[in-house]
Amino acid sequence: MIQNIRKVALLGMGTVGGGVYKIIEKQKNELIHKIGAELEISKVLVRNKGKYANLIAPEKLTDQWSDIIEDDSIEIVVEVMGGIEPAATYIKEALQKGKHVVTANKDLIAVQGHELLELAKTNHCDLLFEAAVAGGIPIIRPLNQCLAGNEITEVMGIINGTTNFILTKMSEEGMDFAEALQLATDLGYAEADPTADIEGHDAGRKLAILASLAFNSPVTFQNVYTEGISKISAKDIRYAHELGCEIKLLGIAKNTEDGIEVKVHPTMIPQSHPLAAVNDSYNAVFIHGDAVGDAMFYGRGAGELPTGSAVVGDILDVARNIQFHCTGRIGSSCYKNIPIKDIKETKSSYYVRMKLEDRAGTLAALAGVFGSNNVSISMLLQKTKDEKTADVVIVTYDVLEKQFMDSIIVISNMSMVKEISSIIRVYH
Ligand SMILES: NC(=O)C1=CN([C@@H]2O[C@H](COP(=O)(O)OP(=O)(O)OC[C@H]3O[C@@H](n4cnc5c(N)ncnc54)[C@H](OP(=O)(O)O)[C@@H]3O)[C@@H](O)[C@H]2O)C=CC1
Ligand SMILES: N[C@@H](CC=O)C(=O)O
Ligand code: NA
Repeated sequence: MIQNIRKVALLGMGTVGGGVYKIIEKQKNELIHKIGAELEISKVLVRNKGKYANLIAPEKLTDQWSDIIEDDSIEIVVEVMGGIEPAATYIKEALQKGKHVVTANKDLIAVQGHELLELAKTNHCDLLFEAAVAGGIPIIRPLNQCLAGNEITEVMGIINGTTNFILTKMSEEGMDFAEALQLATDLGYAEADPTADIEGHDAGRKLAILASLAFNSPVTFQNVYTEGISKISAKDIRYAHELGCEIKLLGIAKNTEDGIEVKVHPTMIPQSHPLAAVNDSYNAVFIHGDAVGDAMFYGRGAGELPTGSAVVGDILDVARNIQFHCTGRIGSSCYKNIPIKDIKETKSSYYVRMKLEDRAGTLAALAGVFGSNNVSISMLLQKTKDEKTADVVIVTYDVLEKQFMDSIIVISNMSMVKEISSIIRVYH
C-alpha cells in the first residue's frame, strides 16, 4: 500500500504545463524510487476548460482557484500560467497556507522574487524556479548551491531561445524576421506576447534573476538596460560574417569595483567564441567565479519538454524535502546592496553602419568627431552603394558608452551623413 502520495496542483496547461504533465505521466513508475513517494497531479487550473476536456480527466480540471487553495491535501502548487497576476496572488496565498511552490515565471520572479522567497522562508516552504531562466538548463540550483563558495564576478550568455532561433534562421537560412518569429511561436518558444522576447525584455528579466543570485544583491528587471533584435538586418548579419563574427542577443552582468552592470543587447561575437555556435532555441550561460574559474552551462532554453524537465526537477526536489522534513532551506540570498551602474558608465566596442555621401573629406570628418571624443577606430569598411552614397562600417576600440553616444549625436547632424543605419556592440 503506497503510504506517501504527494498531491500536486498544476496552474496552467499550455506549452510548459503540458510538458510537465507528460513527463510526470511517463515517470510515474520511477518516482517511488526517486523520491520515496508517488506523485499525483490532482488538480489542473485553466481559464477555458473546454480546451482541455480531451486531455485532462474532468474531475481534475477546474477554472476555480478555490478548488486548489482550499484543498489541504495539495502540498505542491506548480505555477505555469505566466504573467504577474493572478500568479503573484495565487503563489502568496499558497505559501501562506504552507503549500510549496514551483514556478517558471521569470516575469514575476524578476520583480517580486526577493519578497516571495522571504515569504516562503517565513512559512518554511520551498519556492523553486529553475525553469524561469534558460529553460531546461540547470542554472539556478548551481548558482544557489554548487557555486555558492565562489565570488562570482560575471554572468553572461544567450538566455532567450526565441531570439536565438530567429537569428539562427536569418543567419544560416536567410529567413526573414517575421517568418522566423512565426516558426518560433508555432514551436511554443515565444512568450504569450512575443514582444517580450524580441525587445530583450524576457532576457532582461532572466538576467536580473541571474545577477541577483550570482552577486547576492537585489537586481530587478527595471535595473536592466534592454535592447532587442528588431533592428538587426540581413545586411548587418552579412557584414558581421565579413568581420568573422556572429550576431547574438547577449545578457551581460558584471560585478565591478564600482557597481553592477546589467545589460541585454544584440552583440557581435567572434566566430571562434563558443557562444557563436549556440544556435536555434539553445541557450548558454557563462559564469566566472574566483574558485571555479570559467564555467559554461548549455542546453535548450525553451520548449515544452526541456522546460518541463526543469519544472519536474524542482517538483521532485520539493517532494524529497517534504519526505525528509527539510523544506524552506533556501530563502533570498540577497544580503548585499550593490549599486547598479547606468549603461552610460559601461564600456564596449561598437560596430556602426552609416550611409554617407561618397565625397572627399567625409571619412576624415567622421574620424575627427570620433577623435575629439577619444573614440579610437579599430576598423573601417566602405561598400559603395551607388554613385552618390556609400555604406560605411566603423568598429571602435573599447570606449565608454557616453563618449561613443556623444560622437553619434554630432555625426547624426552632419550633412554628409544620410543615415546611421545600425549600432551593435562588439564582444571581444
Ligand atoms: N514556453 C517556454 O518555452 C517557456 C515558458 N516559460 C514560462 O512558463 C510560463 C508558461 O508559459 P507557456 O506554457 O509557454 O504559456 P502558455 O500560454 O502556453 O500556457 C499558459 C497556460 O496557463 C493558463 N492560464 C493563463 N492565465 C490563467 C489564469 N488567469 N487562470 C487560469 N489559467 C490560466 C492558460 O489556460 P487557457 O489556455 O485556458 O487560457 C494556459 O493553459 C510563463 O511564465 C513563461 O514565461 C519559461 C520557460 C520556457
Ligand atoms: N520565450 C522564452 C521562453 C523561455 O524562457 C524564450 O524564448 O527563451
Ligand atoms: Na533553467
